[in-house]
Amino acid sequence: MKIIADANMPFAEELFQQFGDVHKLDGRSMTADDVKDADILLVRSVTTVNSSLLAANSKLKFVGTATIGTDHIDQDFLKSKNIEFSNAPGCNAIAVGEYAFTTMLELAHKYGEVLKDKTVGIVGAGNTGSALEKCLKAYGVNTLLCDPIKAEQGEPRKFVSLEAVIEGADVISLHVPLTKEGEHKTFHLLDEAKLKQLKHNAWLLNCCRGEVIDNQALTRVKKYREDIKLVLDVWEGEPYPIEALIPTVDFATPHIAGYSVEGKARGTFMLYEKVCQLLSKPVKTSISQLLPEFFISKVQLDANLTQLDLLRLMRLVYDISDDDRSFRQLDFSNKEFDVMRKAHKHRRECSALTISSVEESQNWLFELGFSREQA
Ligand SMILES: NC(=O)c1ccc[n+]([C@@H]2O[C@H](COP(=O)([O-])OP(=O)(O)OC[C@H]3O[C@@H](n4cnc5c(N)ncnc54)[C@H](O)[C@@H]3O)[C@@H](O)[C@H]2O)c1
Ligand SMILES: O=C(O)[C@H](O)[C@H](O)COP(=O)(O)O
Repeated sequence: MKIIADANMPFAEELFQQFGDVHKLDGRSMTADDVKDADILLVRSVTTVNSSLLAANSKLKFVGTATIGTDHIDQDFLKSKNIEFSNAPGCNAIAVGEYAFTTMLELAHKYGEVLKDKTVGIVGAGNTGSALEKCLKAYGVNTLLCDPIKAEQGEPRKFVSLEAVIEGADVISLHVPLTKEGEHKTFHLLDEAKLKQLKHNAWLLNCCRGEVIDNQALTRVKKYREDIKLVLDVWEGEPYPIEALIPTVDFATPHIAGYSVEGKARGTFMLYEKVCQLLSKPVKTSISQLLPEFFISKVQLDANLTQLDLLRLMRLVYDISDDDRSFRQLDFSNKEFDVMRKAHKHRRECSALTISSVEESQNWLFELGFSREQA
């Protein structure tokens, strides 16, 4: 059995070599010829899987994307060819939630503000939006949730409109899929008109898909709205962001909000489980067996945490300034956006860090995601 996997997919060999030969290829440049004799195709968000890519393949049984997003997959085409498909819903939700939360602490620190005084609007209350909501709730930050689809489905959480978020939130974090059709389409959800309406001093974070914000409009609006603070992990037109936009962004990264070791492992593992099911094979390993030890075994806390102390603790698991600095030095015309992603040393999630000596009043740290020392 021939298995073709994106070269940027950790743990693919470990998990899939029991089914056949694993060939790793660059995801963005994969061609129809490359995949013509694959039985299993494992991709990430940079490979468009459609009739052109699969034109020369008549034996493919399974396509898996080790990502949450599916906007790069023509699922109707796969169905028409009876090719099984799976993505990895929720695999990197914790990573994205923690990325957004720690970046809010960074912004608060940079501008001398208090995160707990802010209201955070979360647009898209699925896996990643809810992971962020969990961190914010644990820390005691007020949130507004906007998700008209979940609201229509009768979910018990309270939802508000996008307009109410724009009007009422000091911070807006985007967590929607990229959709181009339908009543709730998200392509350019934040267009020029909406960007102009952002509150004075608003913080805007995008860690879902670049095209959810009209990046040309954002570049124009930022020229006269310096008060808006931006965190962009995703960019319209990746891997070629609008370069004039970058200096106006407070924290800029190359689509790595979901890049935790745990998130990557979960993504590949979920596809492995799916293939086991498809081939009626037993699941022989577990995610925890794939994860390396964290370099700090535990942290002992001796006092109540200030906002800056919490930021310092979060920086032990992920210090965004390293990625931000590297991003600003990239030569985008030379495809270095992808080079940086590929070379990224995946960070850990808060759960990798065990905290000891915690008073009861600090139990919120475990709700946020850190691990508790076992008695
Ligand atoms: N930057 C990264 O590394 C990274 C990592 C993971 C996911 N993503 C992106 O983030 C997206 C969201 O991920 P998720 O796991 O939260 O997905 P999800 O499907 O669990 O949640 C998305 C939510 O958005 C809601 N939604 C859809 N249209 C909406 C609209 N117009 N307004 C408000 N809400 C709307 C849906 O109802 C759903 O609840 C993914 O589709 C992917 O594109 C990016
Ligand atoms: O949709 C997702 O899961 C994320 O955008 C994912 O982190 C993208 O990473 P990639 O697949 O491009 O490595």
